[in-house]
Amino acid sequence: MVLDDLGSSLRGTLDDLRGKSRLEEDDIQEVVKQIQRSLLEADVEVDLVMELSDSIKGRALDEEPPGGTSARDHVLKIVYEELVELVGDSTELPLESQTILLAGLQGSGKTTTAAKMAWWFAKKGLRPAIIQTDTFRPGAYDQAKQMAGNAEVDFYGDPDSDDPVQIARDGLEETEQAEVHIVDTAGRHALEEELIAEIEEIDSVVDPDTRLLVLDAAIGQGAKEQAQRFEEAIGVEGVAITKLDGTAKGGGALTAVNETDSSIAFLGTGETVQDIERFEPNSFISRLLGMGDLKQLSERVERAMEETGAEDDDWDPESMLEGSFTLKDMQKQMETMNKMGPLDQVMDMIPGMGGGMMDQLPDDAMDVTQERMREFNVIMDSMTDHELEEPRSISASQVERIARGSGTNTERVNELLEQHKMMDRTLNQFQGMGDGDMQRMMKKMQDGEGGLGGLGGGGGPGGMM
Ligand SMILES: Nc1nc2c(ncn2[C@@H]2O[C@H](COP(=O)(O)OP(=O)(O)OP(=O)(O)O)[C@@H](O)[C@H]2O)c(=O)[nH]1
Repeated sequence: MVLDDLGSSLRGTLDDLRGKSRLEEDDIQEVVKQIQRSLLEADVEVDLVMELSDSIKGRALDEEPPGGTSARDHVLKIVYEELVELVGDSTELPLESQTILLAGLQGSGKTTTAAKMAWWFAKKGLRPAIIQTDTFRPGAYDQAKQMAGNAEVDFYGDPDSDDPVQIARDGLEETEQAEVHIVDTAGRHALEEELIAEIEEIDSVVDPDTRLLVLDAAIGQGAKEQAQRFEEAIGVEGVAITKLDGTAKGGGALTAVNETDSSIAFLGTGETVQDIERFEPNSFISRLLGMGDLKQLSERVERAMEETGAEDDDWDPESMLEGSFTLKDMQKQMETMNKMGPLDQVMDMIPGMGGGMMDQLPDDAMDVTQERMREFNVIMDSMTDHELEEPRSISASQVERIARGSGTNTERVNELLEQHKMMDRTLNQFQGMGDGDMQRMMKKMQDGEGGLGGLGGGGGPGGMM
C-alpha cells in the first residue's frame, strides 16, 4: 500500500551503509531522498513528507548511536520510529458494547467494511449487529444482508423504506440484544449539502461512540477536502482504509488521518468478511520495512548480544530476547520452529546444549504441531493486543470470552496459556546460556546449516504492503 516499495528501496540504500560506524550527511540525505520519493509516489501530502524527512534528518545527525550500534541500524531505528509516529496509534475500540457509524464516499467499501468489522468483533467474542441505512443504492440492502449472513451476525434493514434516519432508529431498537452496533450509511459526496445534512441527522439519532470514515486506499489528494468536510459535519475518530490488496497507494488516506487528527482503525485487504486487519502501527511498519524475516531476526540477535544492556522496548519487535516473552513472540516462534523442524534437533546443533538440557524440559515443551499451531492462531486472533502482550494477566472471564470468540472452549485457551508459560520458562534457560553458544547457534542459522538455509529471505514485506 502506501510507501509500497519503500521497504525494498530503503533496504538497498541501508545496505550500502553496512560496515560504516559513522553517518555522513550525504548518507542521510540519500536515505531521506528514498523515503521522500516513496511517500510522494504514494500520494502522501508534500507538507507531511517534508515534516517527516526533516525529523529523520535532524535525529540522524544529532543523536549519537548507542555503543555497538552500526550506522545502518541507527538510521533504521530512527526511520522506523518516525514512520510509526507518522501513522499514529490505532483508533481505540474497546471490546465492549458500543455503536459505530460508518461514513464515506460512494463505493469506498462501507458495506463491506461493516460486515468485516462485525465479523472481527464476533471473533473477539462480542455480539455485533449491522444496521443498513443505505436507501439510495439499489442492492445495498441485499448486499449487506448477505454479508451479515456470511459473517454470521445480526442484521437490520428495511428495503421498503426511504427514510434512513427512521431505519437507524428502528434498527437500534430491533437489534437491542446485540452488543456492538455498526451503522452503515449510504455513500455520499461530502460536498453535497443535502447528503451531509442527512448524515448529521443519522449521527444525532444514533449517537455513536466512534465515527469511522471509510476510505478507498486509491483515493489521492481528494481525501483531504472530503475528510475535512466529514470532520466538520459529524467529527471523525478513525479511518478504515479499504482495498489495500489492490495496487492502491494509500497516501491519501494517511493525509485524511492527519487532516481529521484521527487514527487508523482497520485495514481492508479483500472482498470477503475475513479480509480485515486491526491496524497495529508497530507491526505495520515492521512489515513495511521488511523486518519480520528470520535473517533480520538472527542479525538482531547477534547484535543484541554484542551490545551490552542497550535496550529499547519500542524498537525491537523480537522483544523475547529482552526478557519479556509475549504470546505474539510465541506465535512467531511457533512459526519459525515449524519451519526449522523439531526443536530437539535444532538444540543438538548447539555446542553444549544437547539432550542434557532437553531432558530437563517437559516432553512437549516445544512440541507444537501444525494443527495445534493453527488452533492456537485462531485463539490468539480472538485476543486483544493487551492480552497477547500480557498473557499472565488474562482472567477467567477473559478466557471465556476468548473461547467464545474463537469458537473453541476454555480448556483449549488454557492449554495455549500453559504452552506459553512452558516456552517462557524454556527461553529463560536460553537466556542463561553463554553468549558464545548463542552466537554459534545463530551463525549456523545464518549459514543455513542443519536445513535452515533459505529461511532468511522468505519473510519480507507482505504482498499487500
Ligand atoms: N479488493 C477489495 N475490494 C473491496 C474491499 N472493500 C470493498 N471492496 C469492493 O469494493 C466495492 C464497493 O464496496 P461496497 O462495500 O459496496 O462500498 P460502499 O461504500 O458500501 O458503496 P456505496 O453504498 O455505493 O456507497 C465492492 O465491489 C466490494 O467488494 C477490499 O478491501 N478489497
